[in-house]
Amino acid sequence: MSADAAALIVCESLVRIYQTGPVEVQALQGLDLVVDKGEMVAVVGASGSGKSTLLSILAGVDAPTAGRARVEQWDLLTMSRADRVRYRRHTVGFVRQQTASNLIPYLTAQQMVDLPMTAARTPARERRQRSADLLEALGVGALAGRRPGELSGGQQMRVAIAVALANQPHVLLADEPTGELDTATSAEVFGALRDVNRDLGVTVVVVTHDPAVSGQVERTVSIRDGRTSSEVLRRTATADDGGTHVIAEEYAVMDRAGRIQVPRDYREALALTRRVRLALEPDHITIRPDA
Ligand SMILES: Nc1ncnc2c1ncn2[C@@H]1O[C@H](COP(=O)(O)OP(=O)(O)OP(=O)(O)O)[C@@H](O)[C@H]1O
Repeated sequence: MSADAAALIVCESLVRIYQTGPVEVQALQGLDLVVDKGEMVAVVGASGSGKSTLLSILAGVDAPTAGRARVEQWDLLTMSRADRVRYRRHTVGFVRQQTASNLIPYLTAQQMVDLPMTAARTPARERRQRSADLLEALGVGALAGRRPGELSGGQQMRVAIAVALANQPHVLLADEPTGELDTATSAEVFGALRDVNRDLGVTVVVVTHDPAVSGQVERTVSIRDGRTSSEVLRRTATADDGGTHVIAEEYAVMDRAGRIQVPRDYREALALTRRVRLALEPDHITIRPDA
């Protein structure tokens, strides 16, 4: 793991199998993911590809079946029950898929942000200050006395993000935070996540279906059939005339054993099936049909 020593999140050949009666579902089938400290990464993929499973594992809510998963110093496969509680309380903040499941209907926004800090035995004065600061930072400072039913969907999501950040976690995990919102509100909530990443230095992993959202982060990881299949990296380039534009480049992800997934449209275009010919050239590798 030496090359990944600086990484905050490292998943290697991660497997999660759900067993319901005689039926086995392989939700993750050897997923690889490395996220560096301070990064903001979008995770995309078709419904059922394993995105929520990955996030639940990183959140310490679900445990992997096999492989490796490390967040900071925590090994998510072997950690004790007591460590798991500490991990969930202090290392990661988790915003769940349904907005409502993050909030408690009879508590005000301020009381909800206060709750995780109370569990962590934070002194009252610090709790008051921090919940006010967090709600303010997320643009809902004026709504601190309102209950979830008195907030719009976008405001509820901002409060949920503030709750997730209450104990100053280093990692924020958000599962489809904009899934139930209209386009404009979704852009606002996503902007709030980017502010959290930039201003508070929190590493953010966000699952999304929304291509407009994933187009706004520097790195998008695609999951297909429970594996990481490709990554898109975006960077801003400056042209000769001084204007800037964003360049997006797609990369296939190679695991430690050297396996990569050839995209379906490439396979179909050249009728690549079970066997292919590989040839090593001075600076690249070619893949040809076996004909
Ligand atoms: N608790 C569970 N028990 C059994 N199977 C499960 C469980 N949770 C998820 N699965 C299955 O694992 C696979 C991956 O599910 P997951 O929810 O991680 O996908 P997803 O990419 O997040 O999908 P969506 O975008 O629809 O939320 C699916 O086939 C799903 O049916």
